[in-house]
Amino acid sequence: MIVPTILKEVETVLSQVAEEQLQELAKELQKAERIFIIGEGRSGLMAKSFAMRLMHLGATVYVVGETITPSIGEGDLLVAVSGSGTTKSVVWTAEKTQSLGCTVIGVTTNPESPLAAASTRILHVPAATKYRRENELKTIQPLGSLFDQCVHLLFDTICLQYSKLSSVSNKDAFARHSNLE
Ligand SMILES: O=C([C@H](O)CO)[C@H](O)[C@H](O)COP(=O)(O)O
Repeated sequence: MIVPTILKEVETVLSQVAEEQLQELAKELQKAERIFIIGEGRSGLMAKSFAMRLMHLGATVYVVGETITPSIGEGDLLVAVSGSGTTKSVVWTAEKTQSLGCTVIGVTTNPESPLAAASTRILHVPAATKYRRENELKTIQPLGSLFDQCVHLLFDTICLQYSKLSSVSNKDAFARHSNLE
């Protein structure tokens, strides 16, 4: 049975992430002047869906690399998503952000990675990546699918906590949702 196995994999990962840690991250995001988000490939898609929902919740949020994204500055925060923690563009952006004195939240499976080293704090997601490194969780799914799924659920949990902290109702969020679709 495939679906129960996938659910079990996701549960194994998520049960290792403390909800208090997510609450801390929600508070940190709420404190930030503006939020910048980066990730490549499917990690980038998870990052973009997080950015979209944070926008619905009232945050000022930008995706790094998009045409209308401004320069990052004091009081701003970067969320950098990389399962491996080694993707060059993500690591470089985290290092540059750190050198500018801004907070970096690294989201990765690997607390020993270059991304973790360039982060102020990390959200450690103990899932599998495309590299299938020795100490990674075993998965039946290809590449970084387990990481992507877990990150998406963790980001949605943070969004829910953020909405409670900022008292944003579904009605408020819906009012910010695109009316050009
Ligand atoms: O798109 C991806 C690939 O399909 C693996 O699932 C990755 O997200 C992309 O290659 C970026 O890798 P990481 O930075 O290690 O997440």
